[in-house]
Amino acid sequence: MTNGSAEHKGTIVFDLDGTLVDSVPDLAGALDGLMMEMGLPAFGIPATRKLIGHGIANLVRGALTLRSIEWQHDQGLHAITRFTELYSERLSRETRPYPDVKQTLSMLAEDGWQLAVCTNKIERYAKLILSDLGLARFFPVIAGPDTFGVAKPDPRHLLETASHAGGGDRIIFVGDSEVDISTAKAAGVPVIAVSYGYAKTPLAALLPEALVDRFSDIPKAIDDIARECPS
Ligand SMILES: O=C(O)COP(=O)(O)O
Ligand SMILES: [Mg+2]
Repeated sequence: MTNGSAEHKGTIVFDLDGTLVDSVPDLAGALDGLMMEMGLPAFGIPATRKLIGHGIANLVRGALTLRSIEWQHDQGLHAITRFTELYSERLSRETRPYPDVKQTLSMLAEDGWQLAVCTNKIERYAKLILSDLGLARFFPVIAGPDTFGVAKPDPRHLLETASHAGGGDRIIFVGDSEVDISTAKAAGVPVIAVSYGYAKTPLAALLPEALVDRFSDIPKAIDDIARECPS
């Protein structure tokens, strides 16, 4: 879905995990499957949540470090490959959009915003999940770290995503984590932080342009930003 007949206002770029969808149950399922195969204790959902944000390789690396497994190249690569296989079997088994995501995206698209996704989840998996959950049609561009060969916090990941989506004078990023806010700051793009995702620290301290508790609060935050920072 693109911006239809309404005027093109600009591009809203969304993070995926912890912003559009709650993916931690399936990430935890895959991680605990890997731990079981390696004879290590499971993490469960709360501990897995803390490992999300920098992509699959870093999630696995962080998990092994927490289990005091010294990172050895071949064993590490094997663990990442195996995690990827386990995760591919359950991408959207329990993963669900947060409340009001679909209605709010519809409203923004009808209002003239181009929508895109910039995630550290690999592109193929991000597309499969969004498609399974009926959300892919909103996003002409869904960019993972493998799409342009750069990953958040590198600002090029966000800027390339926005420019492939049609760019426009105005870009706003919406994300849930420290990585998202630093990516936006490095790109010079205003950022709306959502408080319900997987951040490890209080996000207000990182000075996002807005901090919202619900996805349905995003249109108002966008209007406020558009009024306060005219492009
Ligand atoms: O896969 C991750 O670690 C994070 O994904 P996200 O960038 O969509 O939050
Ligand atoms: Mg996220």
